[in-house]
Amino acid sequence: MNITVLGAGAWGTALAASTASRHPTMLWARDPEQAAHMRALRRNERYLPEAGLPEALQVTPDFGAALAHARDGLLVIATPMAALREMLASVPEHASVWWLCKGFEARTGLLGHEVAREVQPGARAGVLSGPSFAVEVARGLPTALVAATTDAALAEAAVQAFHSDSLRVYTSADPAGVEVGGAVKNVLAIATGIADGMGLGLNARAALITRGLAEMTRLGLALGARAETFMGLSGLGDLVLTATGDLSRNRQVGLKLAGGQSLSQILTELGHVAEGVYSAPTVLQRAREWAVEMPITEAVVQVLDGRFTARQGLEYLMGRSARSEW
Ligand SMILES: NC(=O)C1=CN([C@@H]2O[C@H](COP(=O)(O)OP(=O)(O)OC[C@H]3O[C@@H](n4cnc5c(N)ncnc54)[C@H](O)[C@@H]3O)[C@@H](O)[C@H]2O)C=CC1
Ligand SMILES: O=C(CO)COP(=O)(O)O
Repeated sequence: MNITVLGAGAWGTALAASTASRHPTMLWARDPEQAAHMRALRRNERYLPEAGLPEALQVTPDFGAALAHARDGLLVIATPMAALREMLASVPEHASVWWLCKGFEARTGLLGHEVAREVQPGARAGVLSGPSFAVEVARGLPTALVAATTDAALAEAAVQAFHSDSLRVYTSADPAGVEVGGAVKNVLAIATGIADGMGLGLNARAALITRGLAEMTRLGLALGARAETFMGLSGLGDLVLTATGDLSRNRQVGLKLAGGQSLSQILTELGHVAEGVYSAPTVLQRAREWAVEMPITEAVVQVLDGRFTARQGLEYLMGRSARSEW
């Protein structure tokens, strides 16, 4: 099966390197200079310097050639969420397309499958998500993902395309739940990063993860997701990974905010997207639309906006009145 990955950041590069050993795979980089470097060095120095690229992986800056390669195969959009709409709009009308982005679209407040419904109603579409640091996938370390779509044949195609000895792909018919999990865990990773950066201890981290999972589940249920999805790979799984693993860019944002760095300085130094920064206000906006209480998200938004210091965020959460757990 031919596969084209659109976007040569850390995750697109790692996934393309993984599929290239089993399927003819092409990786599209929008910057011709970056594509040339990757072809010459067989390495993505800018976004994934830790891993080499397999010889079989083709790299191109030619968008038309990249789309043509996947005419009867799968397209995978591996850009940040902010570019998903533009990418979906430029793929052929009846393409089979997966995306890797995790977040809500900042301008509209939509999830990926809602953007796809607006932009490409004729496409067969799904989201591939779950706990997966790009560098570990690139190193061939064991990883489990979830491929979510309401199109059963497309889910089967994703298993054929992505499942391997080191990458297990589970299927789900709940794209809304999988996308809410992927978006909200990034915001919660910023929260645990802040708490850990402040030295608040392991009890606080566990409290943020479990109460964060409750926030994620409440929002997901309001948006039509299934409760069990949040106990799965894209809910609890990705939340634990990102909230506790120092490879997470979102967690790094939190750690550095607690250390007193400004958000703009942190984002400049990071060199990769930290989706939680852009999704946090949108998560809160959608929660308010549905009268869903999300105090941790609210505190993160206030800290990101500079209206709260990290300590004021803590005081806000600890000062809330006592309530029943459920
Ligand atoms: N890095 C990781 O371990 C994982 C990342 N993700 C998600 O995958 C998405 C991409 O993440 P990364 O690859 O890590 O990001 P990254 O920051 O490493 O790379 C982003 C890539 O997208 C490209 N890009 C940005 N705007 C674009 C546009 N308008 N048009 C075309 N290309 C554009 C950049 O040139 C770059 O190649 C994010 O939504 C992230 O949350 C999901 C799972 C794991
Ligand atoms: O989504 C991820 C792992 O599943 C990567 O998280 P970060 O974007 O926080 O690095």
